[in-house]
Amino acid sequence: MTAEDLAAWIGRTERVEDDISPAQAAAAAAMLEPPPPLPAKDSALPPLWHWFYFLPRAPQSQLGIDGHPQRGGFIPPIPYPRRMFAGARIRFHQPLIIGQPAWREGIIRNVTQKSGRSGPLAFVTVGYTIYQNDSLCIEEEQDIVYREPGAPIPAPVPVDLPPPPPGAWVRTVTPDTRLLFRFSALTFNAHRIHYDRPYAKHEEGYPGLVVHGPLTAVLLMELVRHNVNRPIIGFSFRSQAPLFDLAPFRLIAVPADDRVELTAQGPDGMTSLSAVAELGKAEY
Ligand SMILES: C/C(=C\C(=O)SCCNC(=O)CCNC(=O)[C@H](O)C(C)(C)COP(=O)(O)OP(=O)(O)OC[C@H]1O[C@@H](n2cnc3c(N)ncnc32)[C@H](O)[C@@H]1OP(=O)(O)O)C(=O)O
Repeated sequence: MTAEDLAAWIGRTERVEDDISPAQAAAAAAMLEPPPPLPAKDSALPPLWHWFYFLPRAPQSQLGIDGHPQRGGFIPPIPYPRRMFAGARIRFHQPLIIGQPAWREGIIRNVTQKSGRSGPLAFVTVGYTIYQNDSLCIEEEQDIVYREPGAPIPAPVPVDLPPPPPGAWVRTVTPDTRLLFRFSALTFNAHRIHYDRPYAKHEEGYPGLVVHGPLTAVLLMELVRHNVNRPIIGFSFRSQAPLFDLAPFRLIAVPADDRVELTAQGPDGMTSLSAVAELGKAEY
């Protein structure tokens, strides 16, 4: 498959409809610590919780070996086997309202091939727009990366972490299998690197189960929501190195004027994911 062949996918679209069901929001709330207030029907869906809706609907027979829907439909047939979520950029225009129907339009915006330290990489940029009652609620761009098998990744060696910056909000997360399972279930994501340890280790070369990038992003967003009483108008993140279920990791949030700088720090002290939450004006 040449770069020109893959470029033929640019512009391909999909549309998914969903009810923003209170039951799904309640299940999402149960996964989080400290538990947020139970989101009620007709209230605003918290930021990033749209990932718990518009779930993939590929029949079982159309799943690939890694558990994702086979490529070549909406997602281009990238030949590299290892899929990861690399990052996203999101604008929140107005909140989705729980208990009302909504729809999401997806479009393949770009397919690029790059050479990384880990070997050849292919990035697929997917644009999403989410509407409810004919109003634009959320715009999102996701970067999905595919890479060649490469060498096995060693387990990170835990170190004594340095103190966080003054004024930072900090939380330590223990990414156990129950948390990873619940996030996979909430997002109907059958990617085996998150729950099938023999597959993650022996087929994809990870030292343990991989923590979903969007899970880490949701946990960072919850840290912001817990400490800030302002609307979130934007969020972006980039996953720089995988986190595993082998050791706790740390979430660090550093507030500035209209933004909060966010980091997920691995047990080895390295930045695994960096993110920024943009804050709107306070509501009175
Ligand atoms: C859900 C779900 C799956 C998951 O959640 S998987 C878990 C979350 N994701 C991760 O853990 C990914 C962590 N990141 C990595 O492992 C590495 O960053 C990655 C993606 C393998 C790339 O590492 P490399 O060392 O090979 O790459 P370089 O740093 O040398 O960069 C080469 C070029 O690529 C660009 N690039 C690198 N990382 C990203 C990124 N995260 N987002 C966008 N672009 C990236 C970098 O800028 C270089 O580009 P140039 O134009 O400068 O060449 C699920 O499957 O649904």
